[in-house]
Amino acid sequence: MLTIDAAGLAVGRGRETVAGPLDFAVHAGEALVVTGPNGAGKSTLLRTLAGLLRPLSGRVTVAGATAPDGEPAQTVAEIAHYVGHRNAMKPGVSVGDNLSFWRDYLGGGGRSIEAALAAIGLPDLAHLPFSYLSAGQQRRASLARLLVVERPVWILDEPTSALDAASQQRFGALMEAHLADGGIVIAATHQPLGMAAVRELRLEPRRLPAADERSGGVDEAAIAAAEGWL
Ligand SMILES: Nc1ncnc2c1ncn2[C@@H]1O[C@H](COP(=O)(O)OP(=O)(O)OP(=O)(O)O)[C@@H](O)[C@H]1O
Repeated sequence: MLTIDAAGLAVGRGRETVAGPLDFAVHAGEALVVTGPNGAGKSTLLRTLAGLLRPLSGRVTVAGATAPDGEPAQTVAEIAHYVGHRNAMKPGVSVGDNLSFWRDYLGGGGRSIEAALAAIGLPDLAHLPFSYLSAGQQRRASLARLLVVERPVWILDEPTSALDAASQQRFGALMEAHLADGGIVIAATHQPLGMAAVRELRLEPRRLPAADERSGGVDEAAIAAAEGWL
């Protein structure tokens, strides 16, 4: 069975621990919702699970999944979609071409772009530049990449921010369908996600050292810039 297992997982930025150590497991068909106040480390945890940051200690293992190359998956990143705070779509490029990029980059295998946009409630918008869309439409277009490429693990940072009530409900139903298909959803959120059964992982804030107490050698601005577009 598809399982993600985190053991003694500490996550952070540079060498500063932001959250953890954490122990949790998520199985096929389960949703894990990560909650906690601003700055508690929800995004940092999701980025670590998605393979964009290294764990500071501990480990994340995955079992029961096949990577796109047909071999058993070794990392969550190989079998996951990550949708961060930012939409990761190019503003001057059409919605359809943005989604084509993601389909090709992630290996394809899902619904057509038109079908994905229809399922997310955005029919007939594929030709428009991404920047022409409203904030909620942009968020939904970005979420459509979950449907254009089939991946069993969805790692989502505030997926329903900017969505109206009907769109939240529609996306809740898409997440439920993904779970019913044996997928996993791991989402950070400050608001209910419209799913019936979710488990909660609550992160509590830690005190970060003041700037003058921090260890040198880590260019935080460069890290932030490099991570920025996702
Ligand atoms: N690129 C970065 N470089 C250094 N520190 C960072 C970086 N991004 C976040 N942090 C710090 O890491 C801590 C956790 O931030 P994170 O974004 O993970 O919190 P969060 O729980 O997702 O917050 P929110 O609810 O506001 O989205 C914060 O203290 C933040 O200042």
